[in-house]
Amino acid sequence: MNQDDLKRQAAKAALDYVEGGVIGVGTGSTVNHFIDALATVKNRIEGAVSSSEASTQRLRQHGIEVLDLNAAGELSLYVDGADESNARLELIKGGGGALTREKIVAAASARFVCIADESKLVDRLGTFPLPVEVIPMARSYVAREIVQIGGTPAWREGFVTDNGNLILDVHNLQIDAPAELETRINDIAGVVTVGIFALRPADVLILGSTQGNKTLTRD
Ligand SMILES: O=C(CO)[C@H](O)[C@H](O)COP(=O)(O)O
Repeated sequence: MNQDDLKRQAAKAALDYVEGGVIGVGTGSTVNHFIDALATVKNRIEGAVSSSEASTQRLRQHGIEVLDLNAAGELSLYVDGADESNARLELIKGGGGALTREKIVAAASARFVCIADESKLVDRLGTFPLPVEVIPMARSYVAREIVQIGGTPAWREGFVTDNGNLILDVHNLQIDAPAELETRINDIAGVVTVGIFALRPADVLILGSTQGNKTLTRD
């Protein structure tokens, strides 16, 4: 089984958490497998709130109604992938650049089920470069502030988020206190969202492995 097979295996298992109503849907290759699986049970749900233009397009291609979050109220479930997770289900997200909408939809959901292949589970967050969405005019200022806290920011040149902003990918951070760093980076003027999901971590992590899926829950 290759990595994509493991992502598909984890994505299919997330269907067990789909109980009806409107659900939140994240972004990325693992979520694409989830959307494809969701299409087979689409009569079970009333529709989806999407975290990106790409996921919206895929949901609609499957005939799944996409609703505005403002019209949906609290969501019972959010399903999304991750770039890294620790054992506390604190995450790094944003490899696909959709972190801001992902964080909003996760915050608006009662339960967050994260789906990934087993390579995403790490002892300490930070090997994956940490994405930070920034307002374009603040790019250099935010980069200087991030250097002050020990990171090495790299501008994701040529990439514009669905919100019209830029991404800095921050290398060389050893993230020992994810929630504190999330707050600290979010507090820099010009930062829209940092890709640490520790203040609102996942509730369930389904990891596709060659021995089957492993499921972790937050204590
Ligand atoms: O945060 C994300 C997008 O912004 C994705 O969830 C993350 O990058 C994982 O992607 P994939 O499922 O393709 O490995």
